[in-house]
Amino acid sequence: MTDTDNTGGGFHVLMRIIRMALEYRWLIAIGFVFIVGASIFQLFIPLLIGNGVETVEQIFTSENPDTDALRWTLVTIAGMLLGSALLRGVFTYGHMYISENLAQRLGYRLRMLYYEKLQRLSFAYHDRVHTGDLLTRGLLDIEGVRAFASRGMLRVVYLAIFVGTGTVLMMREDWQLALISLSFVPIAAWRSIVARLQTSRGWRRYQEEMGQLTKIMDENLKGIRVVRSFSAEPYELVKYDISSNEAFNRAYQLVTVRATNLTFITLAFFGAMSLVLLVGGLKVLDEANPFSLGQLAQFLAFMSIMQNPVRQLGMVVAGWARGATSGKRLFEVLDQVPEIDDKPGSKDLVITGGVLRFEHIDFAYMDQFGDEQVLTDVTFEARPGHTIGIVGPPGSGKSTLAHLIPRFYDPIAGRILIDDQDISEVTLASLRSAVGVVEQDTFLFTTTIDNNVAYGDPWAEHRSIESATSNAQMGEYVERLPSGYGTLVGERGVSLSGGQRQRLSIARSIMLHPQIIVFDDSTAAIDAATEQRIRAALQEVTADRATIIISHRLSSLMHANEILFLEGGKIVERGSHAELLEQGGKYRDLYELQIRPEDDNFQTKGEV
Ligand SMILES: Nc1ncnc2c1ncn2[C@@H]1O[C@H](COP(=O)(O)OP(=O)(O)OP(=O)(O)O)[C@@H](O)[C@H]1O
Repeated sequence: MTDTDNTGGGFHVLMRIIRMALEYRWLIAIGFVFIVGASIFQLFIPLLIGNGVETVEQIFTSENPDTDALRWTLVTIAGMLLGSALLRGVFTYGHMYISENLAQRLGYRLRMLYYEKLQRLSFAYHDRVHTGDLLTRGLLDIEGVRAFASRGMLRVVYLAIFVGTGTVLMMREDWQLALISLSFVPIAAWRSIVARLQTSRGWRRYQEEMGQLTKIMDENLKGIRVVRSFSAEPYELVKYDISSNEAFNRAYQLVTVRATNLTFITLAFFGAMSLVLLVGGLKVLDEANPFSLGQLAQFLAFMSIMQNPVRQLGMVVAGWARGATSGKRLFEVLDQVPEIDDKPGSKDLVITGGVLRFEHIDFAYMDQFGDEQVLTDVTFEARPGHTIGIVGPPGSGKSTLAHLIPRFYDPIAGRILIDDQDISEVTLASLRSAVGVVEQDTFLFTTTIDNNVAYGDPWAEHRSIESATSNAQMGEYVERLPSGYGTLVGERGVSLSGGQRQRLSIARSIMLHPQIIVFDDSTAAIDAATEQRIRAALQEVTADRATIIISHRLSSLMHANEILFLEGGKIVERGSHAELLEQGGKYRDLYELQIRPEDDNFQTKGEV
């Protein structure tokens, strides 16, 4: 996968969001009807005010006025004004409701697409990108796009229709006054463009700073025990304060640009209004000119109702800038092509015997620190009923090797086969259901024990859950809990020890009866006696399956049929326990160090 940015500039991003919104055509069509309705009834208001003032003017100026008729006309106009205002309200409500509804649907869709993408992105991507950053994009950036859809998309159509029709109507009345009325529009447009340019980069930086804040808080909460035990709260506070200040200053800058923009536009608007009053007033006073007081009132009323939409222009522009920035950051993730995915036409893995074979595997993590090779020419075979033990110094590549089996990463050379099928050619789902990896770092979800154990098979019978938990030597403990298997674990649940968590994690993996099961240092937190009991209990489960045990503790893997000693990513020694002792190499040294002093007579004890 590449991190290349193919999302294009702000305009392309906004067009892409609009294209996504256009999928809700019906909603947009209804929204459009509401917009037209709202504009028409809004525009009726100044016309009616103008007519009303004209009628009053006639009452005053006519020499022999039919005042009763004129009064009725006035009452009718007032009634129509009220009706227009009501209908304008109804249509505006509809248009705002539709805009929000559309925005929420778009937000929901983007959230689901984003979450679905997070499920598929490869581990290499997650290694590169911090969780806090991904969280910010999934929350704040989606909100930015949603806000653009809600306030920037349909509203701009409304503004265009409203201002456009208003202009035509005013031009028909008096083109000179109309031009003066609209003289603020170019100023507003120019200021808005300037603001857009000033804020677009600012929004991006702001979103990044919010990502940084999320990162710091995320790490602080995850590492809360380290923070407390090192009394590092003041340091953490300062760190957060610095980042928070950066975000604050950025937000302040953005608000300043927006406020300046708005002030400028409003000032230009009132400047134009003063001119209309002056020039229009002079026209009314000019007896040679047929321009009436009612027409002047109409112009002023036009301008008054335009004030709000024009002010909104500034907000719309800010919404565009944020929408473009947020959309770009979202699409950067959505456009990532998962490195590890089903190849076109790949078939499900078919287990015939359950033989796993590594053939000359080389591997390197392609990260920002380079592409140093972590595994070199690793070849071995794990047959059903057999156990392969992997031992070696820290960083020798043991976990990496384990992660290649379910294709968390792909090797750079060589092949991994299960029953002679290249694992890169089969579907990921079928591969991962055949391979169970019990990790050293156990993760439990905030839910009940039975839900955690049955995570891979939510429809599992309770009997199977109990049996897996008992095999992992957790059955008795769970049954003693007041709510038994219904006890909540995870962040808000009962606190489990490291070893208990590992045992639940073992239960979760063996529940699925994987054909190949890998224990990656997954008993490190379990005492040797319990570990032996687990191994004895699992003997039946693993009798016809290939088992790989990675461990620093020799007693965990001395019973394996073949033991691989990894160093610097290469298998430097291999053989059974007895053969390796015989060889008198690194394995023997380790044995001398770990076991010999307390167990001179392993042969009988190790074969549990
Ligand atoms: N996600 C990763 N991205 C980049 N490099 C990594 C990653 N994971 C491990 N490495 C590097 O690969 C090498 C092998 O790591 P690995 O975790 O496989 O060793 P290990 O033998 O399992 O170590 P340990 O016994 O400490 O668990 C190390 O140098 C490590 O720094």
